[in-house]
Amino acid sequence: MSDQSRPYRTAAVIPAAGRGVRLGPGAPKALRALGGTPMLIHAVRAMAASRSVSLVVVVAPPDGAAEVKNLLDEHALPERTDYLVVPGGETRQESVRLGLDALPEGVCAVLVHDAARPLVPVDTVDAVIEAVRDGAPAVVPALPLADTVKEVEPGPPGEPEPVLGTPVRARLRAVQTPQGFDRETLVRAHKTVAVSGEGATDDAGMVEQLGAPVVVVPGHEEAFKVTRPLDLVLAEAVLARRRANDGF
Ligand SMILES: Nc1ccn([C@@H]2O[C@H](COP(=O)(O)OP(=O)(O)OP(=O)(O)O)[C@@H](O)[C@H]2O)c(=O)n1
Ligand SMILES: C[C@](O)(CO)[C@H](O)COP(=O)(O)O
Repeated sequence: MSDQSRPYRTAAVIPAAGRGVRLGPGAPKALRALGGTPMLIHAVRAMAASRSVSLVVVVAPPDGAAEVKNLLDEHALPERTDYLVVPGGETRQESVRLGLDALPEGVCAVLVHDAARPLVPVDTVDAVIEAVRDGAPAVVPALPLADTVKEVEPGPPGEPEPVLGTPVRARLRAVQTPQGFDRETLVRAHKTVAVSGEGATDDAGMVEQLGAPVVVVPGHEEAFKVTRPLDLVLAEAVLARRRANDGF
């Protein structure tokens, strides 16, 4: 239940409206089980674990908002945090915009966090929030790459692709979520940045196109995105290890 009169400072928007095509057939990805609990609930708990987050806006699959509301009611979530559910859109970018539209007045800082990154540790969430509070308009958690990266001329699937170049790996980072923003900057990016081709694959990229500064803080190995079936196997293993360490 949401109390609109409360002075929210930091809110988290969780885009959860994707199908999860790369994960294979089944329910929408955010609703699939991880350790017996929907992935989305893990992601919501990860945001609410930060004492700075007073509102979580879940952007549900377009036909699944009622189901998501029921899920949030069923699962034990921190009382100090309020929850809103809005239906999502055709693309991640559209879903995030719909989540931003639902934010009440008084929110100054916004996290955008993929439901598909259920295991991000609270220290990573807090590091992002702290950098936004220190004045950065956009903050991205990211990790150095383990693999060398090639730029290629994409060809038909299965065909060899010509290599165009090898970016200097030391300058590359693999970007995670939650990404943190000054609210006004993120809303402006979503209103004004024209996205073409493959679209914006992350929100910070849209802020970059505004010309506003974006900074990187250390990400975490456990903040990986559940994209393909093997990622779910890894997520189950990480969760089992956490539960064993916590003694339950
Ligand atoms: N129309 C969409 C598409 C994606 N997302 C969300 O954006 C996050 C990151 O997207 P991704 O991992 O690509 O999820 P899917 O789009 O579900 O995956 P796929 O491309 O395999 O279908 C996910 O939490 C997903 O639910 C969303 O809210 N609305
Ligand atoms: C936002 C993101 O998780 C940062 O790595 C990523 O870009 C989402 O990409 P996807 O194409 O929606 O999987």
